[in-house]
Amino acid sequence: HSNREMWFQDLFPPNTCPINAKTKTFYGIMFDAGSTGTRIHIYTFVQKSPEILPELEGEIFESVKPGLSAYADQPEKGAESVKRLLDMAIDAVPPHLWKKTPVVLKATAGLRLLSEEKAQALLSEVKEVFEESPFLVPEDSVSIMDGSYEGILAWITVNFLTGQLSGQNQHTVGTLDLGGASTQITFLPRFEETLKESPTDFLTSFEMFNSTYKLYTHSYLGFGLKAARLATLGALNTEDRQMFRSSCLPKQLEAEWHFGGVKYRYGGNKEGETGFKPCYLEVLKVVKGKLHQPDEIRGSSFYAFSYYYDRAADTNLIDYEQGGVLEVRDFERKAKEVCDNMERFSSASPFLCMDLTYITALLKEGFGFRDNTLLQLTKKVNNIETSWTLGATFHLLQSLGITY
Ligand SMILES: Nc1ccn([C@@H]2O[C@H](COP(=O)(O)OP(=O)(O)O)[C@@H](O)[C@H]2O)c(=O)n1
Ligand SMILES: [Ca+2]
Repeated sequence: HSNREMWFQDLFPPNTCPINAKTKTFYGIMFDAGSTGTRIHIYTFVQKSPEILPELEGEIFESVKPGLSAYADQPEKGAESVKRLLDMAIDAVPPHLWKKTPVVLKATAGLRLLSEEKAQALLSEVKEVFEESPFLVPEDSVSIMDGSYEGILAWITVNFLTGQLSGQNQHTVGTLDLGGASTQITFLPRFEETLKESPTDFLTSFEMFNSTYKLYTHSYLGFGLKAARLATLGALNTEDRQMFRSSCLPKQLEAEWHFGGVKYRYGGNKEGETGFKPCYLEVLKVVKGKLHQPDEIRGSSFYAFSYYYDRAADTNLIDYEQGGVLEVRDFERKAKEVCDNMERFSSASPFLCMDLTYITALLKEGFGFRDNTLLQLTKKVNNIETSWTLGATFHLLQSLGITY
């Protein structure tokens, strides 16, 4: 909003400008290198006076596909996709603030699954792109993020945007993130039991906005939606490149799929069974007994985003723009409808039945949610993406002493 400032400055000499006299605008650039895409978030903050915390004014968001991990064997090309997004920031941030604007990229599950060597090659190419840009490049600006931070930072974002981290009555909400390669669950335990019964590495203390939060969080690597497809097909962690078949796919289907730089062949059960029942049994093998089930979440409601949101919107369970509130059983109802009528949904993704069935099994048998657990599906709050990137930007500005 530099235009607005200038508009005032034309009318008033610099020191008498009535509203913007002490107003300081600054920016933070955060890249989300996810397993299915790379995204840039350019946040604008306004500090109205030195005594009060700056306000988040807006966000510019753009994304590209595929994600960095698809360039495992061409790291320069991967870095190029980052550069194209970074060029947007050159236009968005006023030149006199470039040097003060930090730029950071954090990669998630896609890079966690690559070999150390391939991941490092990608990260160092990206680092070079950053170094060549006019922005502030902090130490450790390009890295793979720890899974526990991914959950915590998304929780911070959602609870900040919904106003739960300020004021007296804090009723924080738990968050569910379903990515391509990993999935996160995060909440603030209210019961002593939860603290006692959880594995210690599921509990993390985190300081933000002068408060300490002891959160329950875990990132399950390999339990993202796309990784779960491979696990269901039996194609995960095997060198075998046969045709993988599933009762969750349309009978006559035979196709190819690229994920994490690997090509897979998959198809339907030509002669065998298809539909919700056999599909659920297949998917159950992937989740049953694999996740920790904290008792206290069974009845509470959660914010859910990423693939929970996308698949709910794809099947008209929610409005794509508005989001909405669902019960866990709504996903099951929709999974049955799609899986038992695959021909009717054949114009959609061939994986729609498998995806909805996986989401159902993950929620019910994985985390142990009840059928009537409420899920608030949200993509944006006040026009800001519900992504871990905002929490990460707060943390970054805090560590650089810029603010927060
Ligand atoms: N800013 C963002 C980033 C991802 N997503 C969603 O996150 C899912 C993909 O997850 P991802 O590519 O970040 O994968 P992970 O690396 O998190 O496993 C898709 O459903 C995207 O639509 C989103 O809704 N908004
Ligand atoms: Ca993600």
